[in-house]
Amino acid sequence: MASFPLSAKEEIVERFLDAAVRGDLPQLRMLLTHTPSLINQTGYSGWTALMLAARNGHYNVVEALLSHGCDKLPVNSSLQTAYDIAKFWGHSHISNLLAQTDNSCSGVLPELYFSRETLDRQSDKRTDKAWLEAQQSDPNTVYLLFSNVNPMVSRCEEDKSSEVLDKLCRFRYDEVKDLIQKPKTKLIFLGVEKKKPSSSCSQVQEGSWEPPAWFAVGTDEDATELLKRCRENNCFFPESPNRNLLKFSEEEAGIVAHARSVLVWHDRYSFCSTCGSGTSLEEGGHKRRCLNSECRSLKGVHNTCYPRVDPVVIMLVVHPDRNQCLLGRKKSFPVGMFSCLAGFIEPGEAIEDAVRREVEEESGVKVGLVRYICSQPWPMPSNLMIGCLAIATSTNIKVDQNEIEEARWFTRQQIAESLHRGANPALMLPPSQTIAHQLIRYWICKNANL
Ligand SMILES: NC(=O)C1=CN([C@@H]2O[C@H](COP(=O)(O)OP(=O)(O)OC[C@H]3O[C@@H](n4cnc5c(N)ncnc54)[C@H](O)[C@@H]3O)[C@@H](O)[C@H]2O)C=CC1
Ligand SMILES: [Mg+2]
Ligand SMILES: [Mg+2]
Ligand SMILES: [Mg+2]
Ligand SMILES: [Zn+2]
Repeated sequence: MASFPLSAKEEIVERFLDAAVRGDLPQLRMLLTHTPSLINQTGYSGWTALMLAARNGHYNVVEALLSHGCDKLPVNSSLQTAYDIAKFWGHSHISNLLAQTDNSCSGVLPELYFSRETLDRQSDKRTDKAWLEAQQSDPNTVYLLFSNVNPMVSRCEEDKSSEVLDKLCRFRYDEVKDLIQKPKTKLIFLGVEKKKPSSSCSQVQEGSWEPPAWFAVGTDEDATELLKRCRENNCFFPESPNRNLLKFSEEEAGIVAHARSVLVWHDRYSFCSTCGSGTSLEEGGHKRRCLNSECRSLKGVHNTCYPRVDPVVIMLVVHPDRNQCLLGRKKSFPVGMFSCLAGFIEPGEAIEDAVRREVEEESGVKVGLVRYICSQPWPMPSNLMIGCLAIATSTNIKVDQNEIEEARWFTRQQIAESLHRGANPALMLPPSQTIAHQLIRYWICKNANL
């Protein structure tokens, strides 16, 4: 076979990959120091240096590549990750190393959107009225305004390449004092800031810095009037929440998840569900107390007095051949989009049983082994998404048309193409902020060897 001369770049990639094959750590380090961009370069059939080192059992090379921030997600043309390769060739010390380190490919998922605990909730302070009042009038306290349970946001225009599009509008006490004094306003104590300010901060030098408290303010005042309070002029309240709440930074998404779920609860549960009387707001907005002194809900602890969270199972069902997964679509999804099946857990039901029941109800497929993977708060309105992988024991699909429009088995190849090579008109996956996306990605990155 005729061989063509390699370009200088191809030659250096070849030398780098060759060093990984031979386990030549000094050479590999030297090349990386000179050309750091080599780290994730691929050669024949999409093999990276990490895959080649994993194939040949070079533990120290794998370790060095990981310490240089090597990406473990790529798959070769046979859809194997470095982890799959190490496992297949029996290098368990390497597959264990790849499974341990903190990167999405090894089975440790990235932090899920809406999950970050940006504030320290300080739940013990919710019953300390004097402390809460002092925080309310503190000039450093941060207030967020919610209209119709959606937060006031401003559009970020500085960085068009960033996924962060919206940021929460923050107010100070003087700007919202009149609002929070109105009897119908709901004031929710969200917590205090966790981060310490940098040492250059003048307040720290004075030794007086206290982490600011944050409150959410739920109001039914006219939205246009509320917007006039903001110093910025590109502010608005997102309308249809689902997609519009996926545009925050990780830090702010966590705050929105907490605040929105509590405010929706107040909005929908204004009356006592035990006797129907009016209720008052207590404990920094985390409790509603019945105003009828005879009410049973005042005797002992009643869960009806506290914000509700609805557990939902969401599962990626894996075919018995381990190389396909089951995805479904609702009529309301955008054209071409398929996602994991999901459903509310019913009273008296364990997570595993809810997974088996929902999958069978919606698709007719039977499920055996169920393994919990991760969870995500989903504040539309107040779900806790419990993410699982499940192994099917049957493969015939018969969809329940009331719940979903279509369900199909997709191959690893189809999923990987949609994930890695971008838009595939035949299969669009949900956005990366959803647990559905992360479960699918998890399965692709790690063989479904439960
Ligand atoms: N973050 C993510 O990736 C995803 C989130 N989800 C969320 O999961 C939730 C549940 O998924 P579905 O397939 O709709 O559930 P589902 O399959 O249980 O069907 C929904 C039906 O269940 C009944 N239901 C039982 N308990 C309910 C409750 N506490 N609240 C509302 N309806 C209840 C209602 O009749 C409703 O129409 C949805 O709210 C959806 O927003 C769904 C898929 C992906
Ligand atoms: Mg269902
Ligand atoms: Mg469902
Ligand atoms: Mg259901
Ligand atoms: Zn009552």
